[in-house]
Amino acid sequence: MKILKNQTLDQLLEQVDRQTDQQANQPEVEATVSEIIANVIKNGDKALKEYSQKFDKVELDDLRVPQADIDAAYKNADQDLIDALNLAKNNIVSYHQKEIQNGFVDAEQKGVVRGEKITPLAAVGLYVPGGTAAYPSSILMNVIPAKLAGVGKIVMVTPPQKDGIGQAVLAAAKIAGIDEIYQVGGAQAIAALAYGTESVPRVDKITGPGNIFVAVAKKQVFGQVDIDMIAGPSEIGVIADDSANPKEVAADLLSQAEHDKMARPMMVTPSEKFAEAVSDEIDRQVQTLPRKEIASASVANKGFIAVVDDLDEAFTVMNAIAPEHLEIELEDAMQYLNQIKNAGSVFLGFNASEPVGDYVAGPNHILPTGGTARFFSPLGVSDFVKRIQFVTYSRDALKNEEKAITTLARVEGLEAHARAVESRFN
Ligand SMILES: NC(=O)c1ccc[n+]([C@@H]2O[C@H](COP(=O)([O-])OP(=O)(O)OC[C@H]3O[C@@H](n4cnc5c(N)ncnc54)[C@H](O)[C@@H]3O)[C@@H](O)[C@H]2O)c1
Ligand SMILES: N[C@H](CO)Cc1c[nH]c[nH+]1
Ligand SMILES: [Zn+2]
Repeated sequence: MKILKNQTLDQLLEQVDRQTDQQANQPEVEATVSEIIANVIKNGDKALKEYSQKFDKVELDDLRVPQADIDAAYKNADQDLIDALNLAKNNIVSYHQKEIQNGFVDAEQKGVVRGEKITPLAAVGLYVPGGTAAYPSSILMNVIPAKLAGVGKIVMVTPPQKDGIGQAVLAAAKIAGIDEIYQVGGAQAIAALAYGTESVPRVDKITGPGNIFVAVAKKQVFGQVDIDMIAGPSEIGVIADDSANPKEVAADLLSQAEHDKMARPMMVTPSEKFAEAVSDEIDRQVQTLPRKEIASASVANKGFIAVVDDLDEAFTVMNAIAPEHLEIELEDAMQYLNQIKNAGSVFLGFNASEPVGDYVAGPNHILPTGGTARFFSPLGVSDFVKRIQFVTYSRDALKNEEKAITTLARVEGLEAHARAVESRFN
């Protein structure tokens, strides 16, 4: 993997920023996606089926996966898979239960009650990627927080496969408790969820990760529906020094590189020797991977190791990049938690290998990418609820505040506002 030495912070950030721009704003992708969305709005299921044929090479009669197929997949699945999914489910549930919000009611001022009511969304659409790999784990990550939030209707979409949706995906859907699944992927799936078609119901919010077409489509339908975040091609940033093991760090970097040709494996280290050892390990290990074509492309396109002066500079660089995953491969890693300002999910210490979080730890693996961890958070229970505010006033309490209200209303030139309150007393 490419090693960048003697770069100023600005040079390093310029390179990463440029990459971010390319990823997020590719004009051709934007144009393709808006054409797909317009076609789905106009032609509904017919457009979905045509795109499935074009992009996924699958001819479909029905978009909905029959319940019998979901039940059969669960029944016939390997026991090890069921056990692994159940272990992951339990850990994801126990983590996300702690995120549940209860709202509040206050009665601090005499005659006034104020509050906030946490209300689950009525219908959400969950995108489960399935282009170059099947992601049963992403089903659990998507569905569990939605269920804990109390969402009424959960619809899942995932790209069609030549031999039908994979058994592991359907078994995970069964374990997660979802039974409305549509086999449609990419931008067309996002359009279907946002606008509805004859088969696919319109929802209030779309969540879940996907490739660049999915990410751009979510951006384009935002406003018609809500979205969780831009969760695009995977990223891993590592801060490491000589105390880490180059073989393990290289393996962790490749774990994310194998997701996508556009995935970003990135490392910052104060040690040139360590940088070279990791780079050599990556070149060696990548050749042994079944998905070596994808992983090598990711390393070549987006990967880099930056050698910096010290650990403080390493944190400055990583905070500016705001990676989806951040591994701290340093002794006593917990002590650095306060230095981390921007990252989706942080893995502290030599044993917290990123795939622990992808599968079983419990925190969500649907995370912001492309620098958006500066302002987006991981998917969680709060994504599936909205807040409704309420107030009630006694007549005396209203009288007490009448003057303030009418003064502000008249300063804003809004006479009807003032008179609405005065009408209670005249
Ligand atoms: N950030 C996260 O939390 C997170 C989690 C899991 C996975 N991921 C990412 O999700 C992504 C999954 O990507 P994927 O491709 O495997 O599956 P995907 O389901 O996201 O995309 C597949 C779909 O892309 C569409 N498509 C493919 N080529 C197209 C083209 N030329 N024009 C228009 N549409 C086209 C097709 O409709 C296809 O069904 C990866 O980038 C992975 O890194 C991210
Ligand atoms: N690392 C991915 C998020 O970027 C999530 C995932 C699913 N399966 C394996 N990994
Ligand atoms: Zn992963």
